[in-house]
Amino acid sequence: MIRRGGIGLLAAFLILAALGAFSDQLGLSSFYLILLGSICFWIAQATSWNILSGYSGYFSFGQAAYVGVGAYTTAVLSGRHGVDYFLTVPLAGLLCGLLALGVGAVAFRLGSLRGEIFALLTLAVPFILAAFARINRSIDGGQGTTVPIPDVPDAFGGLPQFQYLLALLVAAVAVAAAYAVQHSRMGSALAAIRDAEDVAEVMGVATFRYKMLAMLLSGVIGGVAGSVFALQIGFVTVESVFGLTIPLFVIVMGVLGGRTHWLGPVIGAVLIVTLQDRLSSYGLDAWNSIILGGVLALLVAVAPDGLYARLRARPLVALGALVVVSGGLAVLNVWGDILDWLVVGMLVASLLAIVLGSRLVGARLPFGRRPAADVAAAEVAPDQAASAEAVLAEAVHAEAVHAEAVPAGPGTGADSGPAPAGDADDAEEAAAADGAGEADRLGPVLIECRQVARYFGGVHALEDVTLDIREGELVGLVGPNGSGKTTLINLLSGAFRPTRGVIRLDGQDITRMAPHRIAHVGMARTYQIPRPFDSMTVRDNVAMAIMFGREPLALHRARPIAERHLATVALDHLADAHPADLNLHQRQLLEMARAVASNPKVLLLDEALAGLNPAEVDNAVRVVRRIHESGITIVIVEHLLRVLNQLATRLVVLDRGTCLADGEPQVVLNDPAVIRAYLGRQAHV
Ligand SMILES: Nc1ncnc2c1ncn2[C@@H]1O[C@H](COP(=O)(O)OP(=O)(O)OP(=O)(O)O)[C@@H](O)[C@H]1O
Repeated sequence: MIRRGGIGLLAAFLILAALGAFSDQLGLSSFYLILLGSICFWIAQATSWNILSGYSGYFSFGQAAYVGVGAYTTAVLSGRHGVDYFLTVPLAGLLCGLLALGVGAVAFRLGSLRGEIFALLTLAVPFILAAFARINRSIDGGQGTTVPIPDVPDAFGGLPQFQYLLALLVAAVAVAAAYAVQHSRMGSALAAIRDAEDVAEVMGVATFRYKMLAMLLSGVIGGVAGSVFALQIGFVTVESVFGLTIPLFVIVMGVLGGRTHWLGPVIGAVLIVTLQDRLSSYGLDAWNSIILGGVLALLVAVAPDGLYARLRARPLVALGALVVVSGGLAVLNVWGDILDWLVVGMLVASLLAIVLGSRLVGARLPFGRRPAADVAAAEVAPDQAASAEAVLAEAVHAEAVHAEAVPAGPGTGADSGPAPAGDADDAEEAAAADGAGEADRLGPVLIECRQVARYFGGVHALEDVTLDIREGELVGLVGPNGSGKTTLINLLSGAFRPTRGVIRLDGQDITRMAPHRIAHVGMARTYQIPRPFDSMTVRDNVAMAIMFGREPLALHRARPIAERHLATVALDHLADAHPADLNLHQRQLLEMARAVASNPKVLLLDEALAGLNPAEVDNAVRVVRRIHESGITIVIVEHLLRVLNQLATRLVVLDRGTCLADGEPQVVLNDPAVIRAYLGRQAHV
């Protein structure tokens, strides 16, 4: 199925190609063809940058490396060795693709570099290559290299037409590639990487592979466009192709237009190149950077999400403004020429879209950003909850607290409110009765930990933990702060590797497996502080888990299933909302729905009840019970022992990285060693 965007892209390409092909008949001078060719070059470069940096969030300052290597491949091969120009174009793409893979391997495999470190690495690459070209006489030697004019087939008309049509073709292929990536599985993976890379990896996204693919695509497009650029400028110098202005321009274009959409860099390139041309034509070259920088600073300050989002929110207003302003100036014909009128029209349309569109873009978030108080609550809660005296006393004497907010038994609907006290009593009896037959219902061993240790420098977070978890269990993992619970969850999900020991999941050794492969074996997890993909809707957050889970589906097939998972946690009415619209409890539920959607054998819940009020705890516990009843084995880290006492089929207590107790909740909670671990140390401080 071809989408509307694809049809629009094809139509635009055909119209622009016709403009070049019939430029003589249309009276289009070489000036316009050169300007259009320049716009096409920048569209290709900005799109190349955006496929990596916009889509995946890996901000690169190294675009000049592709322009330089692409341009010099063509200049040296055709200018010094007489190689046919048309052969140098794919060679430039190939060389830049290999360069990109090399940089990617260093950044992602050797160092796992991110953020400013990745940006600095990419900045260093063109510097090194520029110096190499400057000192190497067979490349440049500081003299510059001439690009001979190729034999242009008659069908293309003159050289300006040929240069323009070639640049247009490269730009169209680049934009089509960006469009295809955005609407593919790879686009979803890159968006997840941008939002929360480690979460994406643990959820089943092969992050390294997708980042390398983005690097490769970015490099090939950048290199081919660099080769076309060499022909456009005719004489390649180190300064013209390896200069800092190239990365700065593509970043400005991407950020200005919008980094998360294929059309963003196109909008940015058209606006910046035409504006720059107009400033030059009025002799304002010296002011060029000041005016461009000022416009950029203004637009970025008021529309940080880029122009595309604003234009999309108010397309008719923007189009109307463009037509009225440009058309009005043309009719009045009191000043400038067609380019001036167009640039003024585009600027007015952009400003109007920003001012009017901001309300609509903001309105997408009806409840505002996640309240800071929620975050604070999530962070503070573990310490409060671990205040041992209170919680353990409650747990050991659980009978005395039945009346307080203990959830109803298995199968209660998620949309019902907190269970009445009487129901809670019944539920506990039912749970106790269930517990009796629990051992019979358990399946084979799913998780095996053998003498697992994990050290962080001198800190022994875990020491010789040996543990079996059987299919059908709901294991509560408890222990004082710093006892190693989260570290164990991180080791099981593959986020960390053990210093020593072996971990198996369903018989497979996962000790050194990549997290996304562990997810495919059947492990899913949630986080203590929820970590949704912020740029995606609630529905797509869950759909991602299905797309990259054990039985992967395409996005359009994953979405309806995602809605069913949302319904089981009573979040289906918020499917179109964004995570920022949800409160902490809803975000915790979203984490659970997302984890379950990957169809795991084992679900690891890291403090899924932290920071919730009693009614929310009840609801979350009901959801956990329902997930368990669906056949998923659960390991839950939780400080609320009275809740675990009734929810878990078994408790494992960690203390200072070792396994202190393991068994039925009531037995474990009455174990003197456990009581000492929680109360003793504090009591004797
Ligand atoms: N990435 C890390 N780097 C260094 N030390 C770490 C790291 N992760 C955990 N630790 C240390 O390992 C020990 C166990 O930490 P862990 O977070 O697993 O405990 P926890 O039982 O989950 O605690 P809490 O209940 O407070 O979440 C602590 O001393 C902690 O400081």
